[in-house]
Amino acid sequence: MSESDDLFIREDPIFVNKELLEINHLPEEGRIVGRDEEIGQLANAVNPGIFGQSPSNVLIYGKTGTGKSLCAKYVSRRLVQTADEEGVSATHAYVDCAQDGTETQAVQTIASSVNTDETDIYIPDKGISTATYYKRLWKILDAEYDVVLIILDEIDKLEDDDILMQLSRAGEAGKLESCKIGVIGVSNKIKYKDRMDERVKSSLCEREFVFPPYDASQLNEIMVARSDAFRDGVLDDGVIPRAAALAAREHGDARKAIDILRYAGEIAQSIEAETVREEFVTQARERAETDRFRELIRGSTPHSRYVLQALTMLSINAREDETTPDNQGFRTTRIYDLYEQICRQEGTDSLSLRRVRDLLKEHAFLDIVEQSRHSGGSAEGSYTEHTLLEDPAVVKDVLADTIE
Ligand SMILES: Nc1ncnc2c1ncn2[C@@H]1O[C@H](COP(=O)(O)OP(=O)(O)OP(=O)(O)O)[C@@H](O)[C@H]1O
Repeated sequence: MSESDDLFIREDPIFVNKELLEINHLPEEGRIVGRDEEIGQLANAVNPGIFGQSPSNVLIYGKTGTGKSLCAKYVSRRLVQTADEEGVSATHAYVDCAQDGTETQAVQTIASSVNTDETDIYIPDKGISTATYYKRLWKILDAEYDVVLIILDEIDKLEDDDILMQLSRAGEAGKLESCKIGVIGVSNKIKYKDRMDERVKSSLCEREFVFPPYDASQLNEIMVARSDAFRDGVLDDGVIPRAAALAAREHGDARKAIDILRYAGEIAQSIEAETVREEFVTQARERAETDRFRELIRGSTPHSRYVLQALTMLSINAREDETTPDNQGFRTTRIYDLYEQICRQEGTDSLSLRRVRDLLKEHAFLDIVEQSRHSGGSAEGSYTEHTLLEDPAVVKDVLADTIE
């Protein structure tokens, strides 16, 4: 190749503004579809903030990809703008508790996000005690702001409730002199609240909202609103409706829908197709599903994966058997037998039945598995069945990658 030949492609033939399909992209209002009511309710809950008064603490629930983080961030940003117009100094901080799950990490993230050059307060990455981080955080807030909104995303991933206690009671406990705090907790675990300390619950859950899943037409609209990510004429007509139909079937997840659209574009790119064709959508969906599941079990222990592998093998065998239903559930003891075999193959000691039961409970908490209680009549007593909620083929692939 001579120097004058192009080594690089100068123009992307498929995407013009791929950023619109990236996960962390925060769309402007015109591109937020079907959430007017939720945005209105959320705004109403934090409304006192624009007058410098305490915003209500809010907990938002809903399945994954239903726009919870998006709406929480959007309303917080708008509150800060409106407060500013009213002469009130407001700010917001965002904590991804999946990443900053310890009390220290979370308070450090909040403090460094609200800190300004004006304060002379230094927030190191590490090296000071949690109590010192708090002291510095309160100082910054009182010096700089009238109001702060703190979004705790994936709040169920926090190691404990300590930070919730601190934040929800900072005013009452006299930690803060003038600044008012509002906490917006976000979770896709509807059962999360049951685990919360009673005192925290009463102050943190002043208002609760549940975001419903999107239907196919809303998903369609969400994707159409971002179709300018692609070059004109590159996206075949059937692509968005097909991606919307698939994502709607799997609990109306907008993230999945957008991922499918992006992957379909990437498939077109990789095979140098001129347009994104409807047939790419199925493959894109598999990739989106695999990615999401890999993310879900990232960080899980080997035994937790062996247990899942046992249930997956049982589910795959059942699916091959025409006489059993696709969503066949299995008893703990049956899963345990197979789990023990897997441990032997892996050359490791198996855990007790009780521990395996706990691991299955954890999978149920992550919505990977569904548990149901059955009464086996007087001879058998009652027992639990576990059903795999994910596509067993996807789970098998991901586990094959993660179990060496
Ligand atoms: N109503 C909507 N209009 C436009 N885009 C949306 C809408 N809802 C969600 N999205 C997009 O879908 C993706 C996922 O949304 P978001 O992160 O808000 O979901 P979530 O409910 O917080 O999910 P999780 O519980 O998994 O964190 C984001 O890229 C977001 O921009």
